[in-house]
Amino acid sequence: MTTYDLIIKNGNIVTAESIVQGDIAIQNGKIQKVSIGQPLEGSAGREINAEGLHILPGLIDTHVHFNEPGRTEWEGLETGSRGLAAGGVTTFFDMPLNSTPPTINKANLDLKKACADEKSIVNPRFWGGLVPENINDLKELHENGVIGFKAFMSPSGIADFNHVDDETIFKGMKEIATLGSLLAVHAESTVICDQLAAEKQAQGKTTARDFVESRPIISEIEAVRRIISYAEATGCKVHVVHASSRKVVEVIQAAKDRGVDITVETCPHYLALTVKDLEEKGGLAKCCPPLRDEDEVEDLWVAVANGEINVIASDHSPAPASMKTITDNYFEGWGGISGAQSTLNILLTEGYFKRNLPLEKIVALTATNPAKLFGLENKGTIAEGYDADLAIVNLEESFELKNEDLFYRHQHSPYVGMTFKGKVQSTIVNGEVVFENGEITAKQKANA
Ligand SMILES: NC(=O)N[C@H]1NC(=O)NC1=O
Ligand SMILES: [Zn+2]
Ligand SMILES: [Zn+2]
Repeated sequence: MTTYDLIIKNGNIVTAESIVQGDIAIQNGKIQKVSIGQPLEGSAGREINAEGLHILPGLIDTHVHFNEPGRTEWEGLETGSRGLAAGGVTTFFDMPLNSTPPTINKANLDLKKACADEKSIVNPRFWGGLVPENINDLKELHENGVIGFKAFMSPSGIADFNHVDDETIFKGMKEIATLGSLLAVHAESTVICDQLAAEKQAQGKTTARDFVESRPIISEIEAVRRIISYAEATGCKVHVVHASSRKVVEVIQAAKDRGVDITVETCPHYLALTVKDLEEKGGLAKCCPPLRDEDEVEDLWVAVANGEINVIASDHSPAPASMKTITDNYFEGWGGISGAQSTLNILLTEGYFKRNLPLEKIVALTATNPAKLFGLENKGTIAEGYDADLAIVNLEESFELKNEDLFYRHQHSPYVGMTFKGKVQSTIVNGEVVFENGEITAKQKANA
């Protein structure tokens, strides 16, 4: 009789295509066997009874800022990866900022890799940066395995990560196209946002609404149209991160329709929170692009349901509470949402339960599409030969998110106080149960 490391029995196995009941056998970190319609033969060191539970491919969060090395007091690989594990996320792509030094050359990438090797309990991958100073480093970063390159079209808020001017965009995209890599962009117009922000502040207008109005949807659209033009001029593949509105998505869809190689991400906060939350929760709900009004949120769900969005990622960009406190000036305080632990909870509660978004689509947006888009072989679905990265979820269980449930460096989030339906019971990374019943169970990492 075959012996495995782990067998998961009778779960509802969810892929982007279907939901079927079956058994999964895991050996050496891989899914060795998936048995549908007949019980799996064999024994294992451990067996999990998943009767009544759903088994999803572990989420691939393509957009987090773990800030290590150099700014670990905001968030680190240990605490950040624990938060992910608790949320059913088994792989993350770390952004090239807000760590110091930022990931803009090989030496800096090596530093980050070493930290992740030592401290992360889920699979790490890394974005390289594109900044005006590093065109000559792109090739080496690519050769050392970065997922792609990330550029800011407006100031990043971080002094050592400059945003790109049009010259850098054009040069950089030519180079990235030659490498066969892709460019991810934070697309907001510096001209529009800076001028509106200056006008507002000169008039003493600093409410949440004023801040939101200083970064209007048209500013995203302007930057997206510009990057599309450069994509057409260079042949460089583009991925637009954190689109806050379907109006932005429509511009991208039109480009897709005429053959431009472009994809788009949105984030749970644009699907679950509105300007009203920014007014009520203050800095905890401040981000760029900012939260929008309720009608925009509903429209964005339509874009999700229609398959106009390629990826949903957290853009987890935390900071200490002192930097998230806004008393009356919303132009002050760090822009960035702390939320990576809650992505699946939001998609289940607000998507599956509230808006009938099929579980298969949630899997596609959070695992299968990211794996395909960014070339992660053997990840993103549940099938024989794939990595054993799984989230086991109880859809019947509801809970209210509390600060103390969060594994982040700073236990705050705009999602605290929300009641979620659907709870992650266990998370499995490369065959190892790293989170179970509210506890981190991963083998202790050095310094953890
Ligand atoms: N630097 C950084 O993390 N910025 C992120 N925060 C945010 O709200 N939007 C971003 O791009
Ligand atoms: Zn951004
Ligand atoms: Zn970001």
